[in-house]
Amino acid sequence: MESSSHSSKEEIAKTEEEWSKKAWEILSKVRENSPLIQCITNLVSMDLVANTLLAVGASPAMIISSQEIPDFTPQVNALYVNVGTLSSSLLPAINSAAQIAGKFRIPWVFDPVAAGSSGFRLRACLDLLLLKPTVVRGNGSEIIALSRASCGTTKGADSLHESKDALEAAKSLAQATGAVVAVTGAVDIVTDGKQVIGAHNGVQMMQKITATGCSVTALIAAFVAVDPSHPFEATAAALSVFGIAGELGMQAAKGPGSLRVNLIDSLYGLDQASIHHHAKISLLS
Ligand SMILES: Nc1ncnc2c1ncn2[C@@H]1O[C@H](COP(=O)(O)OP(=O)(O)OP(=O)(O)O)[C@@H](O)[C@H]1O
Ligand SMILES: Cc1ncsc1CCO
Ligand SMILES: [Mg+2]
Repeated sequence: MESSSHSSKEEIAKTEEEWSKKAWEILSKVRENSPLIQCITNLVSMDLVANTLLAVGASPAMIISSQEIPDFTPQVNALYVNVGTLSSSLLPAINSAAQIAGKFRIPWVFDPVAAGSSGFRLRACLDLLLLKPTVVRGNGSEIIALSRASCGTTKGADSLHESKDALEAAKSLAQATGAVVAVTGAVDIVTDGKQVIGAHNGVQMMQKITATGCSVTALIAAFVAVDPSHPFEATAAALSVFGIAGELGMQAAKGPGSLRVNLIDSLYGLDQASIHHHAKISLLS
């Protein structure tokens, strides 16, 4: 067991106003610094992930071959790993990139897509957790599957509501791994194992676009890249910013197709006033 890199003694934003300032600060830093984000993501999500990063001013690089990783990964500002279309040929590249990130103290962010769907995938995810991701972001089912497998929590899940179960699972997972853990859904939850933040932005229609989850995890990587000492705050800020872009994008959307386009446009054009007006982030405990 290990505590997260975030110290509980550090002052973190408390009011919604402080949070919206923080979110704007980090987004501005991404736009100014254009962090290089290596993305080893699934085949479905590559386009939306790269366009999400470009829309906020980050620089995406889909470099996924084992032959290139030893040269390339040490130069990146953050690594993003996603196991959505995992294969036995991709897994060594993922492991090698995560190991290099650890060695060079480069933040890395992990999206355990469908973690519990096969033994192969679950074992790969558990092995990756041992390489100490800075942040893990999944939906409720994924975080519950990982937490059960890595922390041995068997809590009679069927009798619990999923969001509550996912919160406890996220806390256990954060405590066991030292990662900041985020669970997305109607409310996005972020925890370092002690404190919990809720980000209440977003629209339900985002679930109807494939890879919005993958893309918000990439956005977390960009935010952590420019604020690596505060992964807890950076994660909450990224989730809120993506949710706000969804809300603004929805205003003129006719369905998932136009929302997908509008979401990218909204991320690109997001200004301080919109963040201030729409951000709904609060410390839950
Ligand atoms: N009911 C909802 N209301 C508002 N926002 C939502 C809702 N459900 C999901 N979202 C938002 O949609 C985005 C994707 O979250 P989701 O939990 O659907 O990810 P996911 O299941 O990993 O998706 P995928 O695997 O398709 O990438 C997040 O920004 C989240 O906040
Ligand atoms: C549909 C799908 N299948 C594997 S990954 C992916 C994208 C959403 O995670
Ligand atoms: Mg997902």
